[in-house]
Amino acid sequence: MSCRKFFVGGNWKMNGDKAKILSIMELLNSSNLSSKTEVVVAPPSIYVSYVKDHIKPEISVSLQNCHEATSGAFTGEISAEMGQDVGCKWVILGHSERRNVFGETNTVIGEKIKHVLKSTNLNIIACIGELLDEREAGKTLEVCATQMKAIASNVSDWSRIVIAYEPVWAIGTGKVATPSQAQEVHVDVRKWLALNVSEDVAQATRILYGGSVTSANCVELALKEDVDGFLVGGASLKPEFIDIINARK
Ligand SMILES: O=C(COP(=O)(O)O)NO
Repeated sequence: MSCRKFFVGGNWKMNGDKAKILSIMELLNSSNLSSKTEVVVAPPSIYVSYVKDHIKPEISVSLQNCHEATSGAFTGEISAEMGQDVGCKWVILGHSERRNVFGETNTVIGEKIKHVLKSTNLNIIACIGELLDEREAGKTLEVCATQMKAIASNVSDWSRIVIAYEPVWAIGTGKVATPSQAQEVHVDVRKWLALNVSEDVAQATRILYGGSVTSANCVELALKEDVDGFLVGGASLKPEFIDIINARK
């Protein structure tokens, strides 16, 4: 198995309230989590300080998104600097819901990546993934390569980047990619990194799988050499998140 540290992120999206979030934090705080796994949780931004104040320090807190500016007349937005100010260590950028629901382009995502790396100490979970019709048209690798190019052209420090491959057709659908499907794309993303950045970056960069990961499918997925962890949505607010964190004990 690779020397890359296993990584499990919980993307809580726009879900939860203080009571529900407290209950999952109490479970995480009281559970025996594998020391071989790096754990990050991404609450709704309004709860970031609450989570930071109640979660055990071994678990890092992430923003789910940020604006590409430090400050300004952007009503409703938050900056990466604000996340860092309240103790975040990570930010998710380019999630498919930001792309497909809110219209974020590869260009905007690239600008956000450049800004976060230049102006903060936050690490980035950078998301890629194809739509169902793109997969059915055999364009998965083409789409992911285009997204990777927009990410890579703005990265000044690869040690602060984790890539999350999240096929859109698997997100929230219960239709998880097979381990072979995930491994195939992860291998191609790693090859893309080797060709376009460097072999060292390709070997060091963690590539997560996201899309209907559960306690029932995580162990088989985690057995794949190039699956370095998960970015989990729905299951990350349930007790089974503990099993997913411990998928590669
Ligand atoms: O969007 C996801 C995955 O969501 P699900 O696990 O609910 O498919 N991660 O960022």
